[in-house]
Amino acid sequence: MITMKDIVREGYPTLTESAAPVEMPPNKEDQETLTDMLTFIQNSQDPEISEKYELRPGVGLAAPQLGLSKRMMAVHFEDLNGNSYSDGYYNPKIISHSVEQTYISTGEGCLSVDREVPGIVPRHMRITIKAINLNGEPVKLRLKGYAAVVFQHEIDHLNGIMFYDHINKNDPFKTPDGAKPCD
Ligand SMILES: O=CN(O)CCNC(=O)c1cccc(Cl)c1Cl
Ligand code: NI
Repeated sequence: MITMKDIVREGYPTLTESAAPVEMPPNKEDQETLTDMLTFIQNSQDPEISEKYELRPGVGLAAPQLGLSKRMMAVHFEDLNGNSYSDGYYNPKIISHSVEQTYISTGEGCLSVDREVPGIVPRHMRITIKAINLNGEPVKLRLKGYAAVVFQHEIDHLNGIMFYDHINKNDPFKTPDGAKPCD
């Protein structure tokens, strides 16, 4: 079972390097890891389990946060329109995105960052992603708003990018022209 001790923090090399594609079809070990990642996120949102194991809540997790430089991520959340997402993904790739941007009005957080980093994180409003899901099926996802933001946060981890890398250094709360909050 993954707990907070398994999550690497700022300064750990996998958080700032580009992760390697996962060999397809996935081997047993990678399948177990991705399944454990999804379970961790679900556990982190469960009042009893998260309290018992002192888990910080999250809506996604990327393998580099476990010190594994592999292009694997998992998400578990419901967006503000009631669409729920709960799956693991191998080798996700953003194949197109909108010019229009969005952001979460309260900013973003990260289990690999043990501090608050205030500021607006501009993201693409819409993205289209191709990936292989936990069951080994090729999927194409068209995401908008909050769901698009979460997936971009995770895919950034696979490219060694942290959410705060997107925050405007001169004016952290500057909203990008024309961008609307997704929450
Ligand atoms: O990489 C994943 N994490 O670090 C898990 C903890 N962060 C979150 O759940 C989180 C919080 C706010 C906004 C976004 Cl977009 C995300 Cl993803
Ligand atoms: Ni993160």
